[in-house]
Amino acid sequence: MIENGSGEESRRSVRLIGAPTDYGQDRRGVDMGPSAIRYGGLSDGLANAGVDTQDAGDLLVPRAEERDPEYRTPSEGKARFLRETEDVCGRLSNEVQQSLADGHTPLVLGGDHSIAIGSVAGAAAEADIGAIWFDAHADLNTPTTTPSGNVHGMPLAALLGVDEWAGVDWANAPSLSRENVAIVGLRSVDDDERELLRESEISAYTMSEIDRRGLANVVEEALAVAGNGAEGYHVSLDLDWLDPTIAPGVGTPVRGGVNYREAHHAMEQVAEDGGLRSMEMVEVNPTLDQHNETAELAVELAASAFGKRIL
Ligand SMILES: NC(=[NH2+])NCCC[C@H](N)C(=O)O
Ligand SMILES: [Mn+2]
Ligand SMILES: [Mn+2]
Repeated sequence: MIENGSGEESRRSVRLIGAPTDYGQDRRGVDMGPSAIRYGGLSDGLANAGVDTQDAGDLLVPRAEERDPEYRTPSEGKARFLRETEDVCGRLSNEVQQSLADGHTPLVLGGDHSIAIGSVAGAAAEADIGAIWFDAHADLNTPTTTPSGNVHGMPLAALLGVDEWAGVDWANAPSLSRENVAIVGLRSVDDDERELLRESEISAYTMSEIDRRGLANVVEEALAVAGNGAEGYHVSLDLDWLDPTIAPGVGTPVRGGVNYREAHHAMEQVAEDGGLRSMEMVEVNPTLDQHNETAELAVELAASAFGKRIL
């Protein structure tokens, strides 16, 4: 349920937007994520959560084969497929803005995590928002610091306007401010990202902190950070947040992630908090999955985030 402005509660309506990209990393197949998540039962799952759903279909994304991945202009630095990413993210941002203007909560289906640049830019276009980044990774690289050239390791830096991302208009940079960003579940961080996290106000919760304090406490704090003084927040759910034993269908798995019940409970906390403005689920790669279990888990988690309860 969401507030409709007059203090009454109304049924939430969700609009699905598919962003089938694989430009942002080098394991092919993540562009099939939106189909896998839909086949995993997303609209039924959301109906069980008590929300209305409409499906806007997928953005048209040209295949990466049409360009030499090693071809880069100087402004692209070491980032591969930056212009293609810009093209998709610009269109995705418009779709997300339109969805919000029409009164629907956008739920974006990736695609690799580079699409977050578009979804958050859209969600932040008309409001000051925070973000919770559920991820094994910090995604805080730039076209200079990137160890891989993969833009899926950079979206949070782009949205915060870090270094050369500052003022990048297709990222609406900065779309986010550091004091309203929380990263939850970190366990794989590059040196430059670590340095940035040490000196900045970004709230970063590692798996060790989760071990020590419990995920529920950490998520409670993360929700407060993201929502503090903001008009709602975006939830970015990278499926590699979860332990690879339950979410094997991702391109950059890292051992030691959150377990099944922890993940559900975190999403239940999101639903209960009520400040969710937009959401995305990214990095599901069906070619690396086992019987679509990662996509099905994404469906279950979305249902919890939108209010499905056990009782
Ligand atoms: N969204 C993700 N799965 N990101 C993984 C990033 C991995 C590494 N930090 C890189 O920049 O290449
Ligand atoms: Mn990740
Ligand atoms: Mn990520």
